[in-house]
Amino acid sequence: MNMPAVAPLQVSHLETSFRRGKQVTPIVRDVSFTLERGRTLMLLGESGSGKSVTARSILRLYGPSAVITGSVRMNGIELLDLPEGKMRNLRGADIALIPQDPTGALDPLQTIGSQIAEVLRVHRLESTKKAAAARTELLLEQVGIREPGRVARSYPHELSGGMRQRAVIAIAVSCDPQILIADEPTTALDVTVQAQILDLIADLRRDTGTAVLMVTHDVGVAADYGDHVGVMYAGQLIESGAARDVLRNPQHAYTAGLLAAQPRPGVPRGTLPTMVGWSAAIDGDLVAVTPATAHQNEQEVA
Ligand SMILES: Nc1ncnc2c1ncn2[C@@H]1O[C@H](COP(=O)(O)OP(=O)(O)OP(=O)(O)O)[C@@H](O)[C@H]1O
Repeated sequence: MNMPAVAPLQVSHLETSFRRGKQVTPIVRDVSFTLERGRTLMLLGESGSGKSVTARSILRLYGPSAVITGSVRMNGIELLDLPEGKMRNLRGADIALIPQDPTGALDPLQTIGSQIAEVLRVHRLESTKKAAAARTELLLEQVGIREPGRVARSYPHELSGGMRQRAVIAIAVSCDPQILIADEPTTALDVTVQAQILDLIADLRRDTGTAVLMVTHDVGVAADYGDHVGVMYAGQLIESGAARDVLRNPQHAYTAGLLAAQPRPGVPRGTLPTMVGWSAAIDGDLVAVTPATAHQNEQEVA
């Protein structure tokens, strides 16, 4: 992997809106962060806060209804200005996506092996069928699959959810990407295999030096697997920094509310502050809102 010393990804003032007829709805507003090589940045926030739209805007995965502005630089190259053809080459090869639902990401009519081999062929990593098959088995082994030959010959429906997600991760790492974007990669999986998949992504990051941007709504996942955390609320990054600082000593009242709302054994759930009227309050000074003010309109977390 060609790994330059500079941070592989710099996102500055990213804004994403969706057009519907004459109506334009802003979703992501003025988001900036840097993703460092070999590090995991967690985008943490409740449902609908704009985490996935932020992550997918980096890859320009939306059609013409999306208006994406600001700057997304990979090794200094502005991705928002790249022609679509170049962007297509870069997706998968330099920045790979691990989506929430492995079933939707795989073709039900093709074996796992042929889907991996197809990616290797498209990106010209292996020229012969035999070499592609051998590399496919190595990739399946790399993601912890013990019987790579059998799994390569299997169709997605013949595998468990965890095995399917391992296969999707094998596809994601097949081109040795500099950046892995994992969008809630364990949401669709049983609790028992969630930690295995998160451990696998952490191992791959450590072994390859790839940078990981992970979307999660789970504070525990952010704490256990994140080097850095960015907290999103209503399309904005309201607080970011080293995971231990943000999660142990949150500066923003919303982050404190999010931590208090996490279920813990034997402890009654806290409440999540309703953010009515917050946008104006946080535009000027991110830490200006006091918890007392923020909790004026509390809503029970279901
Ligand atoms: N393609 C789209 N067109 C229009 N609006 C969209 C589109 N994708 C997402 N949105 C809207 O953007 C908002 C943020 O969605 P996003 O998926 O980023 O949330 P999230 O923080 O990732 O939460 P979740 O975990 O529930 O997906 C939501 O209101 C959603 O309806």
